[in-house]
Amino acid sequence: MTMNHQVMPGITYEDFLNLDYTPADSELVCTFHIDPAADMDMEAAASRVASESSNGTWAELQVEGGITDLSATTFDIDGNTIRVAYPDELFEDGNMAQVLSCIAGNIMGMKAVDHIRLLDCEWPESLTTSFPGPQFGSDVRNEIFDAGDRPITATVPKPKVGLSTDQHAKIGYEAWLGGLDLLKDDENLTDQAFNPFHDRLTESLSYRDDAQDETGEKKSYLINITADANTMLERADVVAEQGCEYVMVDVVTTGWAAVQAVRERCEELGLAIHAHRAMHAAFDRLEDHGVSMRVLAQVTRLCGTDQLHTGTADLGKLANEDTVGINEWLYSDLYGMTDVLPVASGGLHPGLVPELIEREGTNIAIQAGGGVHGHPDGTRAGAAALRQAVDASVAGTPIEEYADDHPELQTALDKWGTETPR
Ligand SMILES: O=C(COP(=O)(O)O)[C@H](O)[C@H](O)COP(=O)(O)O
Ligand SMILES: [Mg+2]
Repeated sequence: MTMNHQVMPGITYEDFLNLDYTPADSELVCTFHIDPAADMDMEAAASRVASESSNGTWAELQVEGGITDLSATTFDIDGNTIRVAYPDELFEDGNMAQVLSCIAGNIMGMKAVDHIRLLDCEWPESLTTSFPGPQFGSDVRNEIFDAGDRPITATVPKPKVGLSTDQHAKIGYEAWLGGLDLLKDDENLTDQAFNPFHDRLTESLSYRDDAQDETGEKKSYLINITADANTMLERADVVAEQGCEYVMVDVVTTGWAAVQAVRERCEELGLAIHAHRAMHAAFDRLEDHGVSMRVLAQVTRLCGTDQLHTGTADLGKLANEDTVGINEWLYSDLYGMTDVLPVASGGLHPGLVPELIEREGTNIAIQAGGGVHGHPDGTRAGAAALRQAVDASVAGTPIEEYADDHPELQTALDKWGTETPR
């Protein structure tokens, strides 16, 4: 570890700025956008970011006897973009909660800045490899399914909540028969009285087995185990016992520490993890404040989920941040860490599939709720239309042409065209 300061025992926040500094390979480098408070210049605000997120505070400190120097260094200021290097020893290996309490902790509310956004992280090897990363990543397409080079497909029954267990499971059966790979729970469906978790698991898997027999294709189910960590672990055990391949977790609302606990158990159980990102926009939607989706995706990969929602490259109903760039990061080489399969979801329907694949490629999962169950001829036809759109796009056949002898796709195109919904 290279010590970059000799500031002890008197630490002031100016000690955290060194524009001649070159970060060591072992350091975590974070890029922030900051808007300094009215009474602060850029350099002062930039040093306060490094100070408050490492070992400094607003006051000058006197430390008797000296301590280990763990100061972060702001080493680059370019307009409102600053880069900060964090020494490796600042972090506890494999503890994402602790890492985020440094780099995205107090500084998010610090009055020295009007706004601050953590835009990107460059993760060093030793910190990165202290996390497990995903077990399967994009290999789920062929380790769990036999999808070849096509995207895998999923559907979430709608309405999100309120369907009985029987209604929900039958929708899954229809969707599987129509040609989709995965049934998916919605983010706010877990274990409510109208559709209890254990009943839903058992009934859905029974239909799943029937659908596999009838179609000759592998099918699976993304059941939402989101809860406190202990309950999630119990649910994961039952999911594995009953022969399902996946669990789904709302990673932002449940928290990274709980995700890490689930990841560890899923290694023992051989289960893949589907990460829904509900609430991510509370961190990433305002352009000049919070934590970018790019960083949330990085955190999710390190914590080890196999699939992650990353948006629709602006084709769907929800605001998206740089889906394509985030997906590229999720596939990128990271000291041998397994990649993550990006999930495109939110307002998708068959007519959007060719452009989606054009923008995102085929190494993705495509998930649609309304765009399947809103089909005029029902879920099975809607599922067939989505699968047909995927098959046509992968084969390079225009969907309008493919629809000539695929009536389900034709009906979907007649209804929704190729428009982006609101
Ligand atoms: O319920 C849906 C999609 O339903 P529908 O297909 O009816 O829009 C998902 O929760 C969103 O995809 C989340 O968004 P994101 O994937 O962007 O996190
Ligand atoms: Mg949803």
